Amino acid sequence: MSSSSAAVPKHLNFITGNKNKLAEVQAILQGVIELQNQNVDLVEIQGTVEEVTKDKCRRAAEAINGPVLVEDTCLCFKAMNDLPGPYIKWFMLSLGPLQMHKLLEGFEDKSAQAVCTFGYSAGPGHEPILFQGRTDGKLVQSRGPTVFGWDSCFEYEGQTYAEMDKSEKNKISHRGKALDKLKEWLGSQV
Ligand SMILES: O=c1nc[nH]c2c1ncn2[C@H]1C[C@H](O)[C@@H](COP(=O)(O)OP(=O)(O)OP(=O)(O)O)O1
Ligand SMILES: [Mg+2]
Repeated sequence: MSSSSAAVPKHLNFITGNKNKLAEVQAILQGVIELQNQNVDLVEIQGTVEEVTKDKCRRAAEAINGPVLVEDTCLCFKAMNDLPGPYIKWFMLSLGPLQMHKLLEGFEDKSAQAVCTFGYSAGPGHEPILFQGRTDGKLVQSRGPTVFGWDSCFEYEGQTYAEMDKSEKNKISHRGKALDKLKEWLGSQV
């Protein structure tokens, strides 16, 4: 067993400041494992998705001094060679969902991929384990409620995430797919 392996956790302490993320993770992990939440303001470095998530996870484990689950979400545009990726948050904050589609106005290819990477660490000094899910879609002009980030500008099979029921989104979403892998891992640890 590698140093990243640890006994199956009885509960997960999900470190996030995003209430919408938390609500989805709670809904998806309902009945699977007990979820706790702490909001710790974590520095997010620059790098690949994997590097960003691992670093976030290590910082969270140190801040809490215990086991943690973190998650980092990316939105990647094919026409931009996967940018903004992990930096989508700053584009969201400055453009908002109503103007997001303008980023690809000069490109024919509107392909976008939503990527969700969870990191679990058993505590400080324990190497984070990653669980990633990806969903292919398109960047479109905002349709549907603008409640959660770029949900209204990401179209999957004719519907934006914002136009779907929550349960429908969770079945096909980047986050749902990543959590399927986490659930599989939890099951294999018993
Ligand atoms: O399913 C999603 N549907 C639409 N928008 C989403 C989704 N998931 C994250 N988002 C937004 C939130 C933030 O603008 C950026 C990710 O940044 P990211 O650093 O991962 O999230 P955050 O800073 O809000 O919370 P955290 O405290 O967990 O880092 O994309
Ligand atoms: Mg963040």
